[in-house]
Amino acid sequence: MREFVPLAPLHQPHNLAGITAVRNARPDLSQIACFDTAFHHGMPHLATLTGLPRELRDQGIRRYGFHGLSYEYVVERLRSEEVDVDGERVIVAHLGNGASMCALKGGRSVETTMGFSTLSGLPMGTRCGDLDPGIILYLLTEMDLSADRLRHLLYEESGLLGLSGFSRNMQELLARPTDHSALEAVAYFCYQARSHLAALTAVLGGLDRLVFTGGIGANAPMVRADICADLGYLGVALDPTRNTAGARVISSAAGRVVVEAFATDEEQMIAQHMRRLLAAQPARQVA
Ligand SMILES: Nc1ncnc2c1ncn2[C@@H]1O[C@H](COP(=O)(O)OP(=O)(O)O)[C@@H](O)[C@H]1O
Ligand SMILES: CC(=O)OP(=O)(O)O
Ligand SMILES: [Mg+2]
Repeated sequence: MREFVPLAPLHQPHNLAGITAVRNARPDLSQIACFDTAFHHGMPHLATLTGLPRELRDQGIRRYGFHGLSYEYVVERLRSEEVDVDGERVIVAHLGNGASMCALKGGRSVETTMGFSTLSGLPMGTRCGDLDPGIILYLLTEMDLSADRLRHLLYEESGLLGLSGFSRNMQELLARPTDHSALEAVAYFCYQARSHLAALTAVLGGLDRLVFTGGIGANAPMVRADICADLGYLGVALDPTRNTAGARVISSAAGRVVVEAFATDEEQMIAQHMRRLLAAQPARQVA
């Protein structure tokens, strides 16, 4: 699992620290890990490719996708509410400190905006999102950034924090509507989200349902409204009153696409996986 640190350097060291601490304290206990990439495992082959040479793919340089536990939670919740999630074209926008979107067909992930690492796709709290690879080469060769410095720049100094210059926290940025850099950071976040959303509808061949989740997606009506602005051509129309009131369904009768917003629960998903796995194992003595 240590080999995966470069794919998620903000996350995997913390995951490993917990495993090590428990192993040191209670070496007799079994531990179960849930991979955030697993939900995307069945993505169509094309969606897993990069434009790099084939040999590199054989060495694991491919698109994996993240926030899988969140997407799985959303699908299971819709299914439990008798939504025909298997018959719909669905996009889930997980917008939190990390942010990504997932296109779902038949209730399965067919495309997502994060790829090899947790950097790609949408800009995030401190991560840059999609970036022209030429910029990385330029920073390395012309500006002499070390690999460590570059990693810190891309993962911890960019996104909302980098553009605003003072905060990675969407709530703090929205509270400063007269600050030009805060406004621009939020506008860039929404612009990129809108652009990725439209690209994912192209992959799906249309859109029936859009779900906003994650701390920003579930709680920031202004961000949802900005992202959905001008998406009338896709059949997306928000009801401003329902959106501001924090209703579960926030689309208006004028729109063909059902738009909803609710909190995700990745921890519950982890607990469910553990329960299923343990139930499938022969009974063990619990210390
Ligand atoms: N009421 C709110 N309005 C706007 N943004 C919010 C609100 N509540 C939480 N957020 C934003 O959600 C983000 C955190 O999302 P969350 O999904 O909790 O993060 P993490 O990825 O760390 O789990 C922060 O940018 C925070 O400002
Ligand atoms: C995968 C990921 O980016 O997670 P988070 O949103 O919690 O940072
Ligand atoms: Mg989270």
